[in-house]
Amino acid sequence: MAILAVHDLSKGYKNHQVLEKISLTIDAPGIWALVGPNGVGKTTFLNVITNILPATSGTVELVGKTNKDSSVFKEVAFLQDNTVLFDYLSGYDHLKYICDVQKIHKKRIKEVTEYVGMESYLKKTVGNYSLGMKQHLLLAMALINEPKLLLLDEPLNGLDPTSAILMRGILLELAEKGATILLSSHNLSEIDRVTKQILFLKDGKLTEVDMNNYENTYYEFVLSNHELAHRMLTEHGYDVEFASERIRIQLGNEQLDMVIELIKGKGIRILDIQKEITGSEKLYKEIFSEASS
Ligand SMILES: Nc1ncnc2c1ncn2[C@@H]1O[C@H](COP(=O)(O)OP(=O)(O)OP(=O)(O)O)[C@@H](O)[C@H]1O
Repeated sequence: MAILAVHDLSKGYKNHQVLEKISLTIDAPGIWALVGPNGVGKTTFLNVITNILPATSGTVELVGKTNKDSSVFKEVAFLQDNTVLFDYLSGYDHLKYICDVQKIHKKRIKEVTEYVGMESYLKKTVGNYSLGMKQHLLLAMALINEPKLLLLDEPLNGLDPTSAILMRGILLELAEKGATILLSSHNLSEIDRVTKQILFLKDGKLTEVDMNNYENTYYEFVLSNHELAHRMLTEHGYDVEFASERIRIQLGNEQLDMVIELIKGKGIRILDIQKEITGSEKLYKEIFSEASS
């Protein structure tokens, strides 16, 4: 049974086609990131998956059942943007409402609010919440039914670094415990920290990429003599670039020791070495360069 199975899914608004015959199957725990520029259709995709918006054509199964069967939401949660919150209700009221409707034991309110760290403002009305506090409440609402499939639209929106780190820890822990998570985000460095599985949305189509196949590791060396090191390493067949006051080489971990030996062998002092792994940002720029130009 696939956790998420999308077949030939299309969606348009009037004359504007946003999703074109998208198919996608996810049948394992883990985290998948949905990535693309503003207005490309990420929210539309998540809304259609969850049947908040009707598809123009195609089918969606969530945890083995059609998305038209509302009982799937006992096992599936969707974190939408904060416009779904009511300013005049407290965080507690929102969570209690979900417990009442889904017949979830009230003890989950205490558990989940401790887990996301929002006990101190649980009883305040949402109209007095900051953006980050609203995001914590939305996360608590999404987690209260201990979902197998968690769909998150921009979960990092408005989070300060401490909250973003907390969110990252929560997502990794949930995936580790067996949840499947699909999240949309513009924060590529944060995405690189939680997953290698990226779904790029462009021109209505999804492309699934395993970032393990795209990452490159570069080492930057600050040396006592860059010209000499550049010449010598080039002669040894390495592809060496000059960066400002340093040289930059793409290397596997196993080649690093050899390069250090060669540099030291020429009597050149190594003042600093920095490792840099290129992540999804580089690929994003390649895929969307036409769109952003
Ligand atoms: N209700 C609607 N009626 C008409 N067009 C819409 C509607 N909702 C979205 N659109 C259009 O559909 C396209 C996709 O919008 P969507 O909100 O899904 O993109 P997104 O990738 O989530 O964007 P962002 O990253 O800015 O949140 C946009 O061009 C948007 O203007």
